Amino acid sequence: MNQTKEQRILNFVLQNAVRGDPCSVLDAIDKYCSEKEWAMNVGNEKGVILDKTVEEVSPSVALELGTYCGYSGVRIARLLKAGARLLTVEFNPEFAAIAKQMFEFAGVQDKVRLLEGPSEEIIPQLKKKYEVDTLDFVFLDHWKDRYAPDTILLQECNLLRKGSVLLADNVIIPGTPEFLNYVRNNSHFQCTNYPSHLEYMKAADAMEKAVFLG
Ligand SMILES: CNc1ncnc2c1ncn2[C@@H]1O[C@H](/C=C/CNC(=O)c2cc(-c3ccc(F)cc3)cc(O)c2O)[C@@H](O)[C@H]1O
Ligand SMILES: [Mg+2]
Repeated sequence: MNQTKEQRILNFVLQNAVRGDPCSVLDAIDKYCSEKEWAMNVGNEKGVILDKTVEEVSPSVALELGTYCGYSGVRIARLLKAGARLLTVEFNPEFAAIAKQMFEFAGVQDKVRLLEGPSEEIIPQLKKKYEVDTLDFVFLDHWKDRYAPDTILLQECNLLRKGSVLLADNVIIPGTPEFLNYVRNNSHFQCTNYPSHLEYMKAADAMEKAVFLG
Protein backbone atom coordinates (compact mmCIF):
# COMPACT_ATOMS: atom_id res chain seq x y z
CA MET A 1 0.00 0.00 0.00
CA ASN A 2 1.52 3.36 -0.94
CA GLN A 3 2.59 5.64 1.86
CA THR A 4 0.95 9.04 2.31
CA LYS A 5 2.99 12.26 2.38
CA GLU A 6 2.23 12.54 6.10
CA GLN A 7 3.59 9.04 6.72
CA ARG A 8 6.73 9.94 4.78
CA ILE A 9 7.17 13.05 6.96
CA LEU A 10 6.78 10.97 10.15
CA ASN A 11 9.23 8.33 8.89
CA PHE A 12 11.79 11.01 8.07
CA VAL A 13 11.44 12.32 11.65
CA LEU A 14 11.77 8.83 13.17
CA GLN A 15 14.93 8.24 11.15
CA ASN A 16 16.54 11.68 11.42
CA ALA A 17 15.45 13.37 14.65
CA VAL A 18 16.46 12.57 18.23
CA ARG A 19 13.81 10.89 20.42
CA GLY A 20 12.78 13.26 23.25
CA ASP A 21 14.24 16.32 21.51
CA PRO A 22 11.35 18.50 20.23
CA CYS A 23 13.66 20.93 18.41
CA SER A 24 15.23 18.10 16.39
CA VAL A 25 11.71 16.98 15.41
CA LEU A 26 10.82 20.48 14.20
CA ASP A 27 14.13 20.76 12.30
CA ALA A 28 13.57 17.37 10.64
CA ILE A 29 10.04 18.28 9.49
CA ASP A 30 11.23 21.66 8.19
CA LYS A 31 14.16 20.00 6.37
CA TYR A 32 11.93 17.38 4.72
CA CYS A 33 9.19 19.84 3.75
CA SER A 34 11.57 22.43 2.35
CA GLU A 35 13.76 19.95 0.43
CA LYS A 36 11.48 17.03 -0.47
CA GLU A 37 7.70 17.61 -0.22
CA TRP A 38 5.90 20.82 0.73
CA ALA A 39 3.37 20.43 3.55
CA MET A 40 1.12 22.85 5.42
CA ASN A 41 3.09 23.03 8.69
CA VAL A 42 3.31 26.52 10.11
CA GLY A 43 7.07 26.31 9.45
CA ASN A 44 10.08 27.97 11.07
CA GLU A 45 9.53 31.62 10.09
CA LYS A 46 5.91 31.90 11.24
CA GLY A 47 6.88 29.38 13.94
CA VAL A 48 9.06 32.02 15.61
CA ILE A 49 6.03 34.35 15.78
CA LEU A 50 4.08 31.47 17.34
CA ASP A 51 6.92 30.86 19.82
CA LYS A 52 7.07 34.50 20.89
CA THR A 53 3.31 34.67 21.36
CA VAL A 54 3.26 31.47 23.46
CA GLU A 55 6.17 32.74 25.58
CA GLU A 56 4.42 36.11 26.06
CA VAL A 57 1.12 34.47 27.10
CA SER A 58 2.71 31.59 29.06
CA PRO A 59 -0.64 29.73 28.88
CA SER A 60 -1.82 27.19 31.47
CA VAL A 61 -4.46 25.92 29.01
CA ALA A 62 -3.89 26.23 25.25
CA LEU A 63 -6.11 25.05 22.38
CA GLU A 64 -5.03 24.29 18.81
CA LEU A 65 -7.55 23.84 15.98
CA GLY A 66 -6.12 21.67 13.20
CA THR A 67 -3.35 19.37 14.46
CA TYR A 68 -2.34 17.96 11.06
CA CYS A 69 1.04 16.18 11.59
CA GLY A 70 1.68 17.76 14.98
CA TYR A 71 4.38 20.28 13.99
CA SER A 72 2.78 23.30 15.70
CA GLY A 73 1.59 21.09 18.57
CA VAL A 74 5.22 20.11 19.27
CA ARG A 75 6.23 23.76 18.79
CA ILE A 76 3.71 24.97 21.38
CA ALA A 77 4.08 22.08 23.86
CA ARG A 78 7.89 22.40 24.07
CA LEU A 79 7.40 25.94 25.50
CA LEU A 80 4.70 25.13 28.08
CA LYS A 81 5.51 25.55 31.78
CA ALA A 82 5.21 22.60 34.19
CA GLY A 83 1.59 21.58 34.62
CA ALA A 84 0.38 23.51 31.57
CA ARG A 85 -1.44 21.62 28.80
CA LEU A 86 -2.24 21.83 25.10
CA LEU A 87 -5.54 20.51 23.75
CA THR A 88 -5.29 19.97 19.98
CA VAL A 89 -8.25 19.13 17.73
CA GLU A 90 -8.05 17.01 14.56
CA PHE A 91 -10.90 15.27 12.72
CA ASN A 92 -8.87 13.26 10.17
CA PRO A 93 -8.03 9.93 11.86
CA GLU A 94 -4.96 9.35 9.67
CA PHE A 95 -3.48 12.75 10.56
CA ALA A 96 -4.40 12.21 14.23
CA ALA A 97 -2.48 8.91 14.26
CA ILE A 98 0.57 10.58 12.69
CA ALA A 99 0.43 13.48 15.16
CA LYS A 100 0.14 11.16 18.17
CA GLN A 101 3.36 9.39 17.11
CA MET A 102 5.00 12.76 16.51
CA PHE A 103 4.14 13.93 20.04
CA GLU A 104 5.41 10.68 21.59
CA PHE A 105 8.69 10.77 19.65
CA ALA A 106 9.23 14.43 20.58
CA GLY A 107 8.56 13.57 24.25
CA VAL A 108 5.75 16.09 24.70
CA GLN A 109 2.91 13.57 24.98
CA ASP A 110 2.35 14.33 28.68
CA LYS A 111 1.62 17.98 27.87
CA VAL A 112 -0.59 17.38 24.84
CA ARG A 113 -4.07 15.91 24.59
CA LEU A 114 -5.22 15.19 21.02
CA LEU A 115 -9.00 15.41 20.72
CA GLU A 116 -10.23 13.54 17.64
CA GLY A 117 -13.29 15.09 16.03
CA PRO A 118 -14.60 18.26 14.39
CA SER A 119 -13.92 21.51 16.26
CA GLU A 120 -17.58 22.49 16.10
CA GLU A 121 -18.42 19.38 18.16
CA ILE A 122 -15.36 19.44 20.46
CA ILE A 123 -15.49 23.12 21.46
CA PRO A 124 -18.92 22.80 23.19
CA GLN A 125 -17.54 19.81 25.14
CA LEU A 126 -14.40 21.51 26.47
CA LYS A 127 -15.87 22.72 29.78
CA LYS A 128 -17.73 19.63 30.92
CA LYS A 129 -15.93 16.74 29.19
CA TYR A 130 -12.38 18.16 29.15
CA GLU A 131 -12.54 20.18 32.39
CA VAL A 132 -11.60 23.50 30.81
CA ASP A 133 -12.58 26.69 32.62
CA THR A 134 -11.29 29.29 30.12
CA LEU A 135 -8.61 29.21 27.43
CA ASP A 136 -5.46 31.34 27.76
CA PHE A 137 -4.29 30.78 24.17
CA VAL A 138 -5.88 29.51 20.93
CA PHE A 139 -3.93 28.73 17.73
CA LEU A 140 -6.22 28.64 14.64
CA ASP A 141 -4.79 26.65 11.72
CA HIS A 142 -7.66 24.47 10.46
CA TRP A 143 -10.00 25.06 7.50
CA LYS A 144 -9.79 28.79 6.85
CA ASP A 145 -13.56 29.31 6.52
CA ARG A 146 -13.99 27.86 10.02
CA TYR A 147 -11.87 30.44 11.90
CA ALA A 148 -14.75 32.94 12.25
CA PRO A 149 -17.55 30.52 13.21
CA ASP A 150 -15.28 28.78 15.72
CA THR A 151 -14.22 32.12 17.24
CA ILE A 152 -17.91 32.94 17.73
CA LEU A 153 -18.51 29.46 19.14
CA LEU A 154 -15.65 29.89 21.64
CA GLN A 155 -17.35 33.07 22.90
CA GLU A 156 -20.80 31.46 23.01
CA CYS A 157 -19.32 28.64 25.14
CA ASN A 158 -17.76 31.19 27.54
CA LEU A 159 -14.31 29.77 26.86
CA LEU A 160 -12.62 33.18 26.45
CA ARG A 161 -11.74 35.47 29.34
CA LYS A 162 -10.34 39.06 29.45
CA GLY A 163 -6.87 38.66 27.91
CA SER A 164 -7.36 35.35 26.08
CA VAL A 165 -5.10 35.41 23.01
CA LEU A 166 -6.11 34.03 19.59
CA LEU A 167 -3.34 33.58 17.00
CA ALA A 168 -4.43 32.78 13.44
CA ASP A 169 -2.22 31.34 10.70
CA ASN A 170 -2.63 32.08 6.96
CA VAL A 171 -4.52 35.36 7.06
CA ILE A 172 -3.04 36.23 3.64
CA ILE A 173 -2.60 32.82 1.98
CA PRO A 174 -4.90 30.91 1.67
CA GLY A 175 -6.56 33.85 3.46
CA THR A 176 -9.21 34.15 6.14
CA PRO A 177 -11.21 37.26 5.09
CA GLU A 178 -14.33 36.52 7.16
CA PHE A 179 -12.23 36.01 10.32
CA LEU A 180 -10.19 39.20 9.76
CA ASN A 181 -13.35 41.24 9.16
CA TYR A 182 -14.93 39.74 12.28
CA VAL A 183 -12.13 40.37 14.78
CA ARG A 184 -10.89 43.65 13.32
CA ASN A 185 -14.37 45.25 13.38
CA ASN A 186 -15.24 43.89 16.84
CA SER A 187 -14.71 46.13 19.87
CA HIS A 188 -14.17 43.01 22.00
CA PHE A 189 -10.92 42.17 20.19
CA GLN A 190 -7.59 44.04 20.00
CA CYS A 191 -5.84 42.90 16.79
CA THR A 192 -2.19 42.87 15.66
CA ASN A 193 -0.94 41.70 12.24
CA TYR A 194 2.44 39.92 11.89
CA PRO A 195 3.66 39.89 8.26
CA SER A 196 5.71 36.83 7.32
CA HIS A 197 5.94 34.27 4.49
CA LEU A 198 4.17 31.09 3.50
CA GLU A 199 5.94 28.09 5.01
CA TYR A 200 8.92 26.92 2.88
CA MET A 201 8.05 29.46 0.12
CA LYS A 202 8.70 33.12 -0.83
CA ALA A 203 5.01 34.08 -1.04
CA ALA A 204 3.80 36.62 1.51
CA ASP A 205 1.64 35.38 4.39
CA ALA A 206 0.80 36.77 7.82
CA MET A 207 -0.48 35.82 11.24
CA GLU A 208 -3.09 37.80 13.17
CA LYS A 209 -3.21 38.07 16.94
CA ALA A 210 -6.62 38.90 18.42
CA VAL A 211 -6.74 39.54 22.18
CA PHE A 212 -10.20 39.15 23.72
CA LEU A 213 -11.01 42.19 25.87
CA GLY A 214 -13.90 40.61 27.77
C1 LIG B 1 -13.65 22.38 10.71
N1 LIG B 1 -13.30 21.66 11.86
C2 LIG B 1 -12.17 20.92 12.00
N2 LIG B 1 -12.03 20.18 13.11
C3 LIG B 1 -10.92 19.43 13.28
N3 LIG B 1 -9.90 19.36 12.40
C4 LIG B 1 -10.02 20.09 11.28
C5 LIG B 1 -11.13 20.91 11.02
N4 LIG B 1 -10.94 21.54 9.84
C6 LIG B 1 -9.75 21.12 9.36
N5 LIG B 1 -9.19 20.25 10.22
C7 LIG B 1 -7.88 19.62 10.11
O1 LIG B 1 -6.93 20.69 10.17
C8 LIG B 1 -5.99 20.58 9.10
C9 LIG B 1 -6.34 21.55 8.03
C10 LIG B 1 -5.64 22.63 7.83
C11 LIG B 1 -6.02 23.59 6.74
N6 LIG B 1 -4.85 24.37 6.41
C12 LIG B 1 -4.69 24.80 5.16
O2 LIG B 1 -5.54 24.60 4.29
C13 LIG B 1 -3.43 25.52 4.82
C14 LIG B 1 -3.14 25.72 3.47
C15 LIG B 1 -1.96 26.36 3.08
C16 LIG B 1 -1.69 26.57 1.66
C17 LIG B 1 -1.09 27.76 1.23
C18 LIG B 1 -0.80 27.96 -0.13
C19 LIG B 1 -1.12 26.98 -1.06
F1 LIG B 1 -0.85 27.16 -2.36
C20 LIG B 1 -1.72 25.79 -0.64
C21 LIG B 1 -2.00 25.58 0.72
C22 LIG B 1 -1.03 26.80 4.06
C23 LIG B 1 -1.34 26.59 5.42
O3 LIG B 1 -0.49 27.00 6.41
C24 LIG B 1 -2.53 25.96 5.81
O4 LIG B 1 -2.79 25.81 7.16
C25 LIG B 1 -6.11 19.16 8.62
O5 LIG B 1 -5.33 18.31 9.43
C26 LIG B 1 -7.61 18.90 8.80
O6 LIG B 1 -7.90 17.51 8.91
MG1 LIG C 1 -1.43 27.05 8.30
